[in-house]
Amino acid sequence: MIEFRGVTKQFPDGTVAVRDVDIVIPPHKTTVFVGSSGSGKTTLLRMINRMVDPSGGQVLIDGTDVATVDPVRLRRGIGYVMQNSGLLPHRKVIDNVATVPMLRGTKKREAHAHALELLDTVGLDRSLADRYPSQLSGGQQQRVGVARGLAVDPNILLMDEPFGAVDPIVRAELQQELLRLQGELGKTVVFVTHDIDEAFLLGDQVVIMQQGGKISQAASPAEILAHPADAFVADFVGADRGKRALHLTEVDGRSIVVDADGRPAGVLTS
Ligand SMILES: Nc1ncnc2c1ncn2[C@@H]1O[C@H](COP(=O)(O)OP(=O)(O)OP(=O)(O)O)[C@@H](O)[C@H]1O
Repeated sequence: MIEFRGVTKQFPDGTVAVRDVDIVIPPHKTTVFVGSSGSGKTTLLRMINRMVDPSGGQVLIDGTDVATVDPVRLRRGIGYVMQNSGLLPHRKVIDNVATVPMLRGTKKREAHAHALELLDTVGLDRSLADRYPSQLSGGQQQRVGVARGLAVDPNILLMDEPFGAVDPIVRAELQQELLRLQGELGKTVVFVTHDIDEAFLLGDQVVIMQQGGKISQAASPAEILAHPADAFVADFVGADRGKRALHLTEVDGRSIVVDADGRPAGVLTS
C-alpha cells in the first residue's frame, strides 16, 4: 500500500505543484491520476520513487516513509515507464530491457533470457530483440518501455502518460494489453494521464486533480460517474456523459461501460 499523508510540494521558485494531498493507493490495483496539464500529477507520481521529495508531509510504502529509504534501493522495487518510452537509442531492445537487472548484478545470460520472456509478456515478437529503438514503431517502443519497467520484477509500476504519444488505435491496443497484463501480474500500478476515458478504462481508483495540485475526488469510476464530488469533477468527466447511450461489455473479465460509439466511458467495479 502506498499512502500520501498531508503531502505538499513547493519548488524552489515558489510553485506549489501539490498541496496537502492525502490518498491511499491500494496494492495490486490500478490507481490513475488524471487532470489537466500542470495539475501536479507527475510531481505526485515522482514522489513515490523519490525522483521528487515532498516539502511537507510523508509518502509511505507499506508503512515505511520513503524519505528514510535510500533512493537506489527504493527504486529496485519500483518500475518506471514514461512517455516516449525513454529507451536508450544506442542500445538494442534486449539490452534496454536487461540493463537495469545487469547493473544490479544479474548475469548477462540470465538477464537476456528474462528480457526475452518479458518481450513475450508485453506482446512483442522476440525477433525484435536485436533492433534499435528507432527501428520500432511508437507502440512497439512503448511496449519495450513496459518490459523494461517490469524487468526488476517490481511490486509497484509507475506509468507517466505511457500511451500519450501514440495514435488512438495503437493507444487502444496498449490499453487493452495493460488490462490483460494487470489481470495476470496484479502489480500496484500508478498511472498518469490527461484522458478521462483512459482513466476510467484502466483505473480501479481514479484520482481527479485540479490546478494547484489538489485532489477533487478519489473513487472508483462508477462512484465518480454516479456521484461527482463537485461541479469541477462533473464538468471534467463530461456533463453529457450520462446522456450517451451507455451499455456494458466484457473485456478480460471486467465490465466496461461503453457509449453508443463503442468508446469506453468507465469500468464497473463491485
Ligand atoms: N522542477 C520544477 N520547478 C518548478 N516548477 C515545477 C517543476 N516541476 C514541475 N513544476 C510545476 O509544478 C506544476 C505541476 O507540474 P506537473 O508536471 O506535476 O503537472 P502535470 O499535471 O503532470 O502536468 P502535465 O500533464 O503537463 O505533465 C506545474 O505548474 C509545473 O510547471
